[in-house]
Amino acid sequence: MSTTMTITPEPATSDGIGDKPVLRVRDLQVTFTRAGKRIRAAKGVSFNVRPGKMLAIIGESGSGKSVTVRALMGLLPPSAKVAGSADLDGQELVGLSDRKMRLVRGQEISMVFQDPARSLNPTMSVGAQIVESVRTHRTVGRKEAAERAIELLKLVRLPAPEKRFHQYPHQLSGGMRQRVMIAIALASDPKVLIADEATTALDVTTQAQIMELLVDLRERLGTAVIMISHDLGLAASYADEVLVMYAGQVVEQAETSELFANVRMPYTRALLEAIPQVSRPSHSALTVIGGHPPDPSQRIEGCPFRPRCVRATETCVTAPALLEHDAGHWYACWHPVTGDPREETES
Ligand SMILES: Nc1ncnc2c1ncn2[C@@H]1O[C@H](COP(=O)(O)OP(=O)(O)OP(=O)(O)O)[C@@H](O)[C@H]1O
Repeated sequence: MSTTMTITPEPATSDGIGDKPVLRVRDLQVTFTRAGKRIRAAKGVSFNVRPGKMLAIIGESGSGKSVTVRALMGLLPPSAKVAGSADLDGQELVGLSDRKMRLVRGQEISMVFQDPARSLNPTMSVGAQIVESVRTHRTVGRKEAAERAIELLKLVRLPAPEKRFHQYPHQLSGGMRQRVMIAIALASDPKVLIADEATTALDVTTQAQIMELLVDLRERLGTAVIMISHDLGLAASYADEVLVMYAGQVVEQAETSELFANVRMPYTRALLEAIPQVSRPSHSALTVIGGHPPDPSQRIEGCPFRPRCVRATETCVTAPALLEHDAGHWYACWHPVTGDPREETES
């Protein structure tokens, strides 16, 4: 049995989660060849993103989060082979020529990265950089583009936007620079905004402010947001839906409240237990997931989490399919966590 099942979650609920997806990713496969070895970085990834909703993609380092979204953006190196489908509002992204992808990127789908200091040009004022982005997407004069740039700075709630317009990146704090990056990403009114670890480099307070801004923007503009993070706590606080990746595969997916109320995958549970807790004495060891993720160049027999999983049995030698076990709650596990308090010490 294969673990690369295509899921087709199409819930229709009253809170709008069931709105027609703006992005439908189906059976996305990303493979690299390095030193003669095939590295399968994304194996049959499927998900939907809905307008005005935030999907969090979470998982340990190397689980395939960035590769998945970079495949959507056409930002992978030429050594990457991408297969499957990614339908952005009727436009197939997989297999698009570089020229067409450049038109879609930044226009229909935009991305904000972890390090705004590296993404911004230090020799240009922030205003000039936003104007440039506006004029890349719209045929407007300088004055109109500058007005739009100020509007965008207001949209991302940058304090004193008229003053900041003339400043250089080094004159802004990390949080302000990230707001500028978001303004640049929004210059074309994209349908989907991807935030790849966009708050990881920021202090906790600024991180919360940027996350609140993203939540606010998805509501106000109806933009779909994909947030990529190592941080389950951040996903729990801000996302509408959560998708958990492990070893290039989706292993659990549900609406945020359902996922955190009824975690089923032992891997997700282990990630949750790895979150530092304020109540824990500072000298106590944090729970970390024992072992390492599998080598992506090696063929995996059965469930990829099996070697690290306290619940694993002989059954797990056969790969569990990703299935919708409860309404809207998908997971790939033979021995899901049941929520029984007697299990509290496990995994
Ligand atoms: N250009 C590349 N060539 C070969 N392998 C790559 C390349 N880029 C990524 N990979 C491999 O693909 C796998 C998934 O990487 P990816 O960056 O998507 O993980 P991630 O979940 O985003 O991790 P992180 O949180 O550390 O960014 C990893 O094993 C990585 O080594």
